Amino acid sequence: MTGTGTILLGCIADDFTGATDLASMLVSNGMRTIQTIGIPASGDCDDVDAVVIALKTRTVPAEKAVSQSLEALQWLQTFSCRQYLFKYCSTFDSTPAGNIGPVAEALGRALETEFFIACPAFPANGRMVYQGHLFVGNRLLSESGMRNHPLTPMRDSDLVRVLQEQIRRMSGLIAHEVIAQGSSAIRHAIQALRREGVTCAIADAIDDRDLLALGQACADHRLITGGSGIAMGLPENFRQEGLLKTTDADRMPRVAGRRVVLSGSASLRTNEQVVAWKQAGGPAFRIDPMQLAEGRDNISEAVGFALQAETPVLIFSTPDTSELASVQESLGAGRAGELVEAAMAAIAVRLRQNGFRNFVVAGGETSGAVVQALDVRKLRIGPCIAPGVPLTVSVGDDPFGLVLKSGNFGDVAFFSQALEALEQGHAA
Ligand SMILES: Nc1ncnc2c1ncn2[C@@H]1O[C@H](COP(=O)(O)OP(=O)(O)OP(=O)(O)O)[C@@H](O)[C@H]1O
Ligand SMILES: O=C(O)[C@@H](O)C(=O)CO
Repeated sequence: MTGTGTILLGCIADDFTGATDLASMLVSNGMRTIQTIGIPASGDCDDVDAVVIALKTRTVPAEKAVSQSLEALQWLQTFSCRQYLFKYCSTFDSTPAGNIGPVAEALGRALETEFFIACPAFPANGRMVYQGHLFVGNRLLSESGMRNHPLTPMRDSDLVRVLQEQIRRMSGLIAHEVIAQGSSAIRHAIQALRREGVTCAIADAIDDRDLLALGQACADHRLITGGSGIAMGLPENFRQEGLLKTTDADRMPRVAGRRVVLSGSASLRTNEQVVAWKQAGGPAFRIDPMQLAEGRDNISEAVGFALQAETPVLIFSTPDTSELASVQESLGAGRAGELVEAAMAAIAVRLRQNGFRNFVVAGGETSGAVVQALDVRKLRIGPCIAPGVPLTVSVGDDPFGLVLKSGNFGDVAFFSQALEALEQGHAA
């Protein structure tokens, strides 16, 4: 297949809201960006500077993650991208089997590049890398909530060691003393590492200045890997070459129609957002997986609740920690998750049939389920509402306004901020 249009930066993300996070970073820095849900069937990418392909490869077996990522790369290569980026989580979510290392290595091989950096830092959301160790806020990764993640428990904060366990190449470190000296020092350090046989290096970054210096230093790298933060400095490289001319990359139409918040996220931060919404008197309906399992029609009840309300409502399943443990013990984590995801997807479809066109969705898996049910294939990315969470509009004849939030992103008042942004067609 040969694509039409040109793409400067071709990106592959290992999960859904992670892709939106990256796309938002690119748009905020002046690149017109489309996010696709999976590998697109069509080959047109006109009026776009960057494409982010959202895969769901974070926790699938490593061989599957590698083959899907290579397929995504092949699609992007039809547009002869200048540079490629592999986006993973800012908390480096992975197991010793992968998938960050194996996918990055496979992409590197396919692109015939001998070296890549790995940098998950995203200081705006409290993810910093120092001496190769990842911090979440003021805690080491291994002492953060990620320690007990059900699928990818992160119990070692030393990313050089974590990465080395996943790859065949030799991993190294570009330490903060070098990063702080700027891009030319970083380039020299990379050359020195390469002479020692190091083929991929964790890069320290504790603030945006570090990320900008890294971006500049990696202008000629075929492949870059990291969280969305690592993309911060890349648009400027294209601008310097005269390849980026747009000044309104985040221009976005407003979508008319009713609004709703759907929260199937089980994250701590989403919990706080649900509490804040209710404390502020926002109308809320709770979806209960135990009731769903007993066959109660929570779906019609939630839809009825939303239809009768005069203002946007929150429909949530977000449990507190003890509720989650007890539901998962009764139903199993997989079944509980499936029930809730299917319910949220069905509610979105029923609301669409009743004039709802704007959806705020909390949770990566939940967002995937809702977007799939609404048959959304591509998103145009607009202005940023909170770090990592942009306003988006689906591409197609019957567009939806969508805000897709990773569990731990956004401040406590996020739901009202997102609804307001959908109403205005731009972020406050
Ligand atoms: N009350 C509940 N009981 C059990 N499982 C639930 C409940 N509410 C939601 N879930 C499930 O928990 C999972 C939450 O994952 P999801 O990715 O949507 O959000 P998240 O936990 O915030 O993660 P992320 O940080 O990736 O966004 C989903 O599978 C969802 O269906
Ligand atoms: O990098 C992050 O933290 C997010 O974009 C993400 O990937 C959450 O799943």
